[in-house]
Amino acid sequence: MAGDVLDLRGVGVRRDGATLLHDVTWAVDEGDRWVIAGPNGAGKTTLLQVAAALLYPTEGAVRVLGEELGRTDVFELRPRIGIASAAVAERVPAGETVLDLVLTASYAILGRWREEYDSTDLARAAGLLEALGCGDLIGRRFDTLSEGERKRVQIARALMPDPELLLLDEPAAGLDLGAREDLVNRLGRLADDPAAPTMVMVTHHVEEVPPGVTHALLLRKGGIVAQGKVDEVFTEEHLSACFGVPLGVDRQNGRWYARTAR
Ligand SMILES: Nc1ncnc2c1ncn2[C@@H]1O[C@H](COP(=O)(O)OP(=O)(O)OP(=O)(O)O)[C@@H](O)[C@H]1O
Repeated sequence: MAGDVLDLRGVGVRRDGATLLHDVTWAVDEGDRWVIAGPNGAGKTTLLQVAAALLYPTEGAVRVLGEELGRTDVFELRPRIGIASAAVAERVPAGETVLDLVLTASYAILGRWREEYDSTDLARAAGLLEALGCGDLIGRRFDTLSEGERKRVQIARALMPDPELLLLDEPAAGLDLGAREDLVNRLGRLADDPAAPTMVMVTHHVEEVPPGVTHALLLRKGGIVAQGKVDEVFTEEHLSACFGVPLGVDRQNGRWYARTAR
């Protein structure tokens, strides 16, 4: 069904007199793997916040997992969505352990309090950390981790509630080359897994787009430049218009590369 996971119609977001998003109409179907790309300040994070039911639009209509924002209890909706973003990482309480950070995703909360977790929860958290290549970090404090370790732990947390929708905001930002490639390959395996949730990932760089991504949406100055099947969107014409520089684009082994045309 068109837009059964996300259905945005004529969405606009304004804050303090500034237009962050305008005229965004976008549909995401179950099983899709989307990437949202665009330059700094294009509105990517704002759009992801709307998709996460964390931000209400100023205008337009938004349905997330079939529920209309403004007419649904977002506290029931949010646990169905896994999100990894810098905004979430900044709100992790000081001293929180990696295990507790992953476990508390079951309740869509940050900071362990008095909730009860059983052995199934513990095994799932440990298994996800292992699958993301950070099983050995389970007892560490999140605030002592490197940037690359934090990114992987956050993705494990986002997957913990077995979400129907997985949102990743710049998962590879701040990673060194080896860590970026490791993460892109892991995300590629996740994208290829038919049991994995519908995915939407935000990035500035087409090099960070994992193989297996099916669709792309390009944003510039709060508006959509192009959207659709990834190979129809990641063209020299669309990427040049989106980033405001003439770009040459290559594709090799399912990965994308862009550089200024000479
Ligand atoms: N309260 C606000 N008042 C005015 N402008 C705002 C406000 N909040 C955000 N903005 C602006 O909205 C624009 C979109 O921000 P957003 O974080 O969504 O962009 P982005 O594409 O994720 O950027 P980046 O790639 O740099 O992270 C930015 O230019 C930002 O400065």
